[in-house]
Amino acid sequence: MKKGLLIILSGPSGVGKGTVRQELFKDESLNLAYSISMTTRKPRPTEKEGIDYFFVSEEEFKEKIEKGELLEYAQFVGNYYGTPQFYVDQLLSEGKNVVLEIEVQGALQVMAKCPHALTIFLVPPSLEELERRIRGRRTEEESIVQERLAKARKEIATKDEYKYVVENDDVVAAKEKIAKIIKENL
Ligand SMILES: Nc1nc2c(ncn2[C@@H]2O[C@H](COP(=O)(O)OP(=O)(O)O)[C@@H](O)[C@H]2O)c(=O)[nH]1
Ligand SMILES: Nc1ncnc2c1ncn2[C@@H]1O[C@H](COP(=O)(O)OP(=O)(O)O)[C@@H](O)[C@H]1O
Repeated sequence: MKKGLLIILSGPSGVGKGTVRQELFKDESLNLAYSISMTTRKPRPTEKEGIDYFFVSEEEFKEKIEKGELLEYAQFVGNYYGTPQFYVDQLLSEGKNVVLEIEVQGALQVMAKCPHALTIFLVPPSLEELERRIRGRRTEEESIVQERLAKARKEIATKDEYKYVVENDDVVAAKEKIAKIIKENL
């Protein structure tokens, strides 16, 4: 069976990665699978263990690093995030196109290991709109919002490391642009 495509979707916090991803996953013709990450961040009220993330302690996370079980990992605004290698390998060998929704430092690690990965960076229409979205979500307290916005400016400055930069102006339009890119790269 043909191995699936590895797809990295990055972009600043609040740009709409999760929202656009959900739209992409409705399109069965793309044959997508989501790589569920591991994190030390506390779950948000709507998040579910083993669906949005595997929520672990810092001790458990460090154990995974030591055992070499993560494809990549990074620290992001006070928490660790990483991709379990095992599921990615399994899904790719099943022919699935696997989506990693990860931040920039981790994406750079994957680009170095897997040069054929399809890399997409989602940008907001403006920084003001990004701020509106992240605040509108009401998931982070003010000090964390500020840190995430500062991080966002730095992350957007690295967008040219990615093969494709897509603006998330409208969710359906962004989904269509990404679906087209994926199909061109299959
Ligand atoms: N390197 C890396 N980044 C991740 C991983 N999982 C999530 N992230 C990124 O970590 C950042 C923070 O994620 P999160 O706290 O869920 O906030 P949100 O993206 O604003 O909903 C985002 O840029 C995610 O894409 C991972 O496994 N590895
Ligand atoms: N194109 C868009 N236009 C307006 N609001 C959006 C758009 N895409 C996402 N949003 C909203 O912005 C907020 C952040 O989206 P989310 O998917 O959680 O971002 P991320 O996963 O990148 O942190 C959510 O409240 C979401 O409904």
